[in-house]
Formats: sequence, structure tokens, C-alpha cells
Amino acid sequence: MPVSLIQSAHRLVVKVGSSLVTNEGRGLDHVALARWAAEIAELRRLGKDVVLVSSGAVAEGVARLGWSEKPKSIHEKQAAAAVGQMGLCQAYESAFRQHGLKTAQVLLTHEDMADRTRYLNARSTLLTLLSLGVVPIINENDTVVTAEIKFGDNDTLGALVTNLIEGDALVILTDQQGLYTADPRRDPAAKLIDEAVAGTAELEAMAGGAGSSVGTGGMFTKVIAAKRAARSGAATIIASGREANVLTRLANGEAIGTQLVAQTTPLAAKKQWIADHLQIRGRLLLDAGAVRAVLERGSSLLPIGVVAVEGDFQRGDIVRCIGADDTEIARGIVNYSSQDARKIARLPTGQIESALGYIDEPELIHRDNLLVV
Ligand SMILES: Nc1ncnc2c1ncn2[C@@H]1O[C@H](COP(=O)(O)OP(=O)(O)O)[C@@H](O)[C@H]1O
Ligand SMILES: N[C@@H](CCC(=O)OP(=O)(O)O)C(=O)O
Repeated sequence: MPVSLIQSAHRLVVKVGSSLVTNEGRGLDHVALARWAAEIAELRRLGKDVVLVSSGAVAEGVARLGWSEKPKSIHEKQAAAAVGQMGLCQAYESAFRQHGLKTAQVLLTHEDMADRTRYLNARSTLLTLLSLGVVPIINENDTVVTAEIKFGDNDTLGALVTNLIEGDALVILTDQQGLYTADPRRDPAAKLIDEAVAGTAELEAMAGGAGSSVGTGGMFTKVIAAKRAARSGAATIIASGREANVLTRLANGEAIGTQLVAQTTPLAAKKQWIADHLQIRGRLLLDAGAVRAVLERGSSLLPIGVVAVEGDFQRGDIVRCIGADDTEIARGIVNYSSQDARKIARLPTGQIESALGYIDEPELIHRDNLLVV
């Protein structure tokens, strides 16, 4: 049996599906929510940051409105989501309060992930919430999205959030023990897969079946989510949300469900992404001290070591770091726009806020986002 990668993970995304959250569509399962909240509180005590992606708004709205099944029309689904999301928030807020934890509702759309500024804002807000000890609870903003641009299932959203916050792992809790060789609802001989490499075609073939009556994507979207999460080096675990203490047991190294491993680490994936990036928007000219700090000590690049800023770039763009003789020594993801970088170049960190009127990060480029070339 493999050892759970959750044990060493520092930042994780836990995704719970509609059928679990709403007791197969019968209404919110408060007992299950209380269990997950207790387990997430324990993960936080173990020093792990946890973001929860929860489905269930439509299913809970359908139950609250007294409808007998999920409606077909998009506007009725959106209306149901708006009603149900209230219930989800209330239930999570009170479940986490029992453990002294605050929660935050974050509703995201596809556009928030596609637009660079919104993507970076969502990322900063989530990281700030985590640093404040708050548990962010994410769902798709179902009431405003149209069918063509919907994530649709929250497995995809969970994977994109894992990429967004550079999580080490995505835990998908569902109504099955994990990924089977075939849909266990149809094939009683199907066997549980305990470990596999994320992103292979065989996994996609096994997960072909549709989801439950209240869920959306079935296993297929979970396998694709694992493939997406693996791109940023994160492992995915698919396990039963009904298994007692599933999250804390995973955190203690117990292998439960199916573990889909990435073939690279999050840091290596990010550095590869920087190396492969074709659009380099600007150049930072470094003094000799900054060159030594970056090359010899693997340090972050601070504004004080930058003597000039060239080009026109935004926060989050990739820029070159230039040393003596106009040679490129490194490249990385910059924390400030070219306009702001010019204002803080040569300044000590303590003066960033007075120069700009705000401070995002003390570094111009953090060492995790810096690739020596
Ligand atoms: N290979 C497979 N292994 C496990 N479950 C599968 C497989 N293929 C299809 N499924 C179906 O996927 C369902 C879980 O997906 P879904 O209903 O969308 O759940 P959730 O609401 O948790 O996202 C299971 O109940 C199962 O019937
Ligand atoms: N945003 C939707 C999630 C849709 C859905 O069914 O997702 P899932 O159960 O994860 O397959 C909701 O909250 O109802």
C-alpha cells in the first residue's frame, strides 16, 4: 500500500461533492459537515493550510424549494444555486465555529481564472485568508455564469484552485471509495485502484461512466482534475467522504482511496513553467550584491538590489534579471508592475509602503519564483 502524500503536504484543497454534502439530494448533511469541519480543524493544528471547495448549492436549493428533481432550465438551476448557497454558508460557518475557526465564502467563475488581474487578485485574497487562519469555502458563482463558460463540476474548479494557490495536493471526497477499474454502480467486479500516475489515458477510459443523480461529472471529471492538478505538481487523492476520519488519517500517512501522483514537485513545475515561458516582458538591472545574493545564496530579489527597470510589465509577468556585462543571470515572476518597480528600485524593503502607498510583498521576485539561468 502506498503512503499518503497528504502527510507531507503543507497546503491542500479539499473538494466535497453534491451527493455527499446534501445526503444524495435529501438536504444538507449537517453531521457530515461537522465531521469534515472537525477534521479540517485538526489539519490546521498540524500546520496545514486548507481550502474547501464545496458543491451542493443547486442540490440544496432544489431541496429547500421543495422541487422533486434537479431542474433542466439553466435559470432555474441558477435560482436554486442562489437559494442553496445560503444554506451551505450558514452550515459551514456554524460547523467551523465549533472549532474556533472563521470561514469565508469565495465564489469564482471561469472568467476569474482566465483574466490575469482577476486571477492574481483571487490568489492574493485566498493566500491572505489562509494567513489569517480563515478557512476559505469556494464554489462556482452559479448565478452569473452561462452554460458555455461554466466549470460545471467542481472537480475542475478544485484543480484550478489547487493550481491557483500552488497547493501540494487536491483531496476529492466523493460517494465511492475511490477510482475503480469501472463504475462500481454498474460493474460489481470493479476493483479499487490504490495508486496511479495522474494524466494517463487508461485512467480516463476507466472513469467513463456518468455521475450520480445529484452530482455532475462522475469520475471522469475527477481524473481530468487530477491531470490538471499534476501540471502544477500537486497529487490528487480520491476517497470516500463517508469514511470515518478520512482527512486526519490521510494526514497521518494512511493510504485511503486512490492516490494519483504527479511526476514533478510543485516547485519544479513552477520553475519549468518559468523556463518554458515565451513572453518575457521586461528587464531588471541588478547591482553586484544582488547578483551574488541570487546566484550564491539562492535569495529572493529585493528592490534595494535593482538599479534600473526596463520594459512595460504587470505584476505576475516574467522578467529577466540582468547582471554585469548585460548578461541574464535569472528570470522570474515579478511582484510589482514596471511602473511601481521603478518607484521602489534601490529602496530598502521598509520604504516600499511609503513609496507606493501599499505593499504586496517585500520581495520584487520571491526565490520560489526565480529561476537561475
Ligand atoms: N471508474 C469509476 N470508479 C468509481 N466511480 C465511478 C467510476 N466511473 C463512474 N463512477 C461514478 O461516479 C460517481 C461519483 O461522481 P459524482 O456523482 O459526480 O460525485 P460528486 O458529487 O462527489 O462529484 C460514483 O457514484 C460512480 O457511480
Ligand atoms: N456549483 C454547483 C456544483 C455542481 C456539481 O454538481 O458538482 P459536483 O457534485 O462536484 O459534481 C453546486 O454547488 O451545486
